[in-house]
Amino acid sequence: MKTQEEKINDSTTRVFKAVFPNTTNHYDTLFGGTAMQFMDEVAFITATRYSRQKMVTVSSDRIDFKRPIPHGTIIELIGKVTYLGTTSLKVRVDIFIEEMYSNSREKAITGEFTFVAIDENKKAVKVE
Ligand SMILES: CCCCCCCCCCCCCCCC(=O)SCCNC(=O)CCNC(=O)[C@H](O)C(C)(C)COP(=O)(O)OP(=O)(O)OC[C@H]1O[C@@H](n2cnc3c(N)ncnc32)[C@H](O)[C@@H]1OP(=O)(O)O
Repeated sequence: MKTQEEKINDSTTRVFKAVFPNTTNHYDTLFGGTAMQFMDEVAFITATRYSRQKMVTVSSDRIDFKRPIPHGTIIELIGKVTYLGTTSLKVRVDIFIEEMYSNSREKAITGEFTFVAIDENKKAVKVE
C-alpha cells in the first residue's frame, strides 16, 4: 500500500511539447487558450493517475501568465497534486520554457485546477 506522499510523487506528470506556429498568435507566442487546454489535460491526467477514478474538472483557480512562450521553444508541463479533500483534489500545473539550442529554462505559467471523483451516476464520491 502506497503512502499519500508516494502516490503524489508517482502521479506527478511531465509532458513536453514543441511550440510550433500552428499554436501561436499574431505575437508569435503560444495562445493563452491553448496553454490552458494543455494545462487542463495534464491536470486531468495527474488527477486520474493519482486516484484511478473518474475525475471531472469542477474549478480552475487563478492562472498566472508570467512570461510569453515564443514559437520555436520546448515547453514542459508538470502536474502535481497539491491538496486532497474528501471528494476533490487540487492539481498545480507549471509550464516551463526551454530554448531548443541552449540550456535556458524558465517558468512561464502556473495554474491550479480542482477535480472531483464521480461514480457511474455522476455523483461525487470519496477520492481513494
Ligand atoms: C479541437 C481540439 C480539441 C481537443 C480537446 C482536448 C481537450 C484536452 C483537455 C482534456 C481535459 C480532460 C478533462 C476531462 C474532464 C472534463 O472535461 S469534465 C467536464 C467539465 N466538468 C463538469 O462537467 C463537471 C460539472 N459539475 C458536476 O457535475 C458537479 O458539480 C460535481 C463535480 C459532480 C460535484 O457535484 P456537487 O453536488 O457540486 O458536489 P459537492 O458535494 O457540492 O462538492 C464536491 C466537492 O467539490 C468541491 N467543489 C465544488 N465546487 C467547487 C468549486 N467551485 N471550487 C473548488 N471546489 C469545489 C467541494 O468543496 C467538494 O470537495 P470535498 O470537500 O468533498 O473535497
